[in-house]
Formats: sequence, C-alpha cells, structure tokens
Amino acid sequence: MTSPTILQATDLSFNYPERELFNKLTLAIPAGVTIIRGGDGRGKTSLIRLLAGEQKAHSGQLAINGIRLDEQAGQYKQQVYYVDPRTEAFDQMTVPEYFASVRARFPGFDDAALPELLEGLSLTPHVEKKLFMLSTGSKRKVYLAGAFAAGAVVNLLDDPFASLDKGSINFVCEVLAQFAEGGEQAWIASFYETPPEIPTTSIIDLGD
Ligand SMILES: Nc1ncnc2c1ncn2[C@@H]1O[C@H](COP(=O)(O)OP(=O)(O)OP(=O)(O)O)[C@@H](O)[C@H]1O
Repeated sequence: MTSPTILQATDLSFNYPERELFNKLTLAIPAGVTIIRGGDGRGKTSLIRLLAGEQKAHSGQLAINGIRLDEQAGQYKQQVYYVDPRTEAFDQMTVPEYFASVRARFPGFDDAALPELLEGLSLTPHVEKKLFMLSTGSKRKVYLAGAFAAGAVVNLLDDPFASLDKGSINFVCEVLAQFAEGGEQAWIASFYETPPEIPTTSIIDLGD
C-alpha cells in the first residue's frame, strides 16, 4: 500500500551564488519516515530549510496536504515542526517553558508523552535549567523531544544523531521506528548515511 503524499515539492530550484544545489527538484513525501541522505555539503540542511519555509526557493512550489507555501505561508508553517539546532531563540526558556511554547503552537501536543521522552533522552536531570545552560547535545535533545510530542504534520530533523550519546541515538531510532508505521505525520530526517535501525518509507538521496 502506498502512503498518500503529505508534502509535495514541485520543480524546486535553489542555488547559492557559487553552488548549484537543486534544479527543478520534485518530491512527493509520504507519511512515515523519509531520510535525506548525502555527503558533506550536498545540501541536506538547505533542503530541510527550504521544506520548512525558512529558506525561499528561487522557483517551484511547496504544499502540505494541499496548502501551498506561496499562497498560505502561515497555514503551511503551522503544520511544520523545525528548529534550527544552532538557534539561540529559546535560550532564556527552561525546558518546560520551551515545551509550553511548542504546545501553544501545536494543538495536538502530547503532554502524556513527555515523561518517557525526557527519560529516554536522559533529560530528566536538566528539566529546570534554561536552554543556554545545556550542552549542545542536551539542547538538541530538547528540540527532538519537542518534535516527538508536538504532533505536527511535517517534522524536519536536521542530523538528529549529531552530538547525541549512544543511548539517546537508540531512543531516537525507537521513536522514529514507531512513527514509520504509518499515521498521518511525515518525519523527514537528514543523515550522512542511512541508519539501518530506522525503517524508512522513502529516501531522498543527494549523492556523495
Ligand atoms: N549561506 C550560504 N552561502 C553560500 N553557500 C552556502 C551557504 N550555506 C551553505 N552553503 C553551501 O551550500 C552547500 C550545501 O550546504 P548544506 O549545509 O545545505 O549541506 P549539507 O549537506 O547539510 O552539509 P553538511 O553535511 O556538511 O552540513 C555547501 O557547499 C555549503 O558550503
């Protein structure tokens, strides 16, 4: 059975002045887990930012469940969970305050999932800290926990294993494996190599 398309990209073109990245790229991303794989500098981060609506394509169209970014940007972005791992925008929030900000954006936020997510990602000792006090890995784990709880239609995870301990990587694999089993959410994660532990619905290969 083929899953219905959640995110449709049509004829997407995007280049940096000295680097051609995407030329009329068309993608039909279904529910489940889609891996963006590619070597250094192949454009994984750029593609994630384009799909999130954070980076404007030079031409082409994006739509989530028929809602087009160029026509209804607000409604398109309301369906997307994406956090730039380098952002300092949430640094002054505690972990619960960060989750409250995610809850405010996504009506399907799953409060009941939080204790298991915090435990599985070894975040429990850090919950009262502000984000700027956390290590790079712990901060990334807070953003991942936010994604897993948010209930967004489209979830974009840029290199979700980066800076994570082995136990947390295993936990991320387990959670993504659950999301791979259908549902109505698209999980789009970039990796240098396709992780064999995660059952994938589709692969976008940007080459080596
Ligand atoms: N703001 C920018 N201006 C110009 N070139 C850029 C910019 N951002 C990225 N690039 C270049 O575009 C290419 C793609 O970058 P991108 O970060 O999307 O790739 P990536 O696959 O995520 O790479 P990596 O795995 O190394 O993070 C790289 O060659 C990078 O140097």
